[in-house]
Amino acid sequence: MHIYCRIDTAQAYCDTLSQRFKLDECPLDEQFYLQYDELGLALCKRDEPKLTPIRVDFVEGAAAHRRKFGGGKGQAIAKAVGLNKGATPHVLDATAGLGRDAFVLASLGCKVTLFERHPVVAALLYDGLERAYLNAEIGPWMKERMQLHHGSSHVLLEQQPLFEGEVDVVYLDPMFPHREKSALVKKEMRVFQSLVGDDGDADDLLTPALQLASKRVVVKRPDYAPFLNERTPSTQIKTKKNRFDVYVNAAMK
Ligand SMILES: C[S@@+](CC[C@H](N)C(=O)[O-])C[C@H]1O[C@@H](n2cnc3c(N)ncnc32)[C@H](O)[C@@H]1O
Repeated sequence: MHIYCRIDTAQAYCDTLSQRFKLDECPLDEQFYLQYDELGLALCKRDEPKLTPIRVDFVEGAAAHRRKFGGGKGQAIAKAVGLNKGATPHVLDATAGLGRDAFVLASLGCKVTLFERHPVVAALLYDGLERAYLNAEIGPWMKERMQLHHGSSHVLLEQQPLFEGEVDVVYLDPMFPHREKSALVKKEMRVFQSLVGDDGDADDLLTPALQLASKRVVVKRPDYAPFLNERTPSTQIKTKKNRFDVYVNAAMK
């Protein structure tokens, strides 16, 4: 997939992104294309010109709003990883996507290691992180707490040397087919899903995740989805449309 670079001085950076994530070798629906402009890297669709380009922005917009007003450690995701117990665990987000959940956890103090296998998603996330690292307000703690590795968690979860220190929590949020009529599903979500597909191999992540996590594995699911790998969790935290299935290995300290 080609990056259309709209800023002359950024051509070298775009070439680096292409090489790093092997974007030219990424066979995709030709309706998709990548664009680099003054707001960063964005995924666009030729047949949906009105679609807001999909990009990762941790500095402004929805992510910044949630960081400031989202409810802090009272949020369901924070409770699910055990933040309400006073801990700030090292979380391995093995299905990082656009990094939204990881950013919530990092902004609440967790060190978060992110794994993402899709080359285009990983490139969008990398670019969003690089821009955030430069921001005076959030850059210093983001550099310390959020690190991305591009690759499949089916392989990376076995590669201990990648992590500094112990992994307390493995977080999984694989794509699951939407049940609602497509018109009701948020447009951006629908486009993202058509890019990534359904993560039909996600069941196989649970066992290595449980072997790695010293404290717990948290699986985010739509409320209608079955348990991952048909395994009943130790406990559940429910929100309006989702639930967090929590598999406890040991108590949080
Ligand atoms: C639903 S999205 C995750 C959204 C994310 N929680 C967020 O807040 O932005 C699922 C992502 O997991 C990635 N993924 C699925 N299986 C994976 C695996 N085995 N290794 C690495 N990434 C994986 C997909 O490519 C997709 O980008």
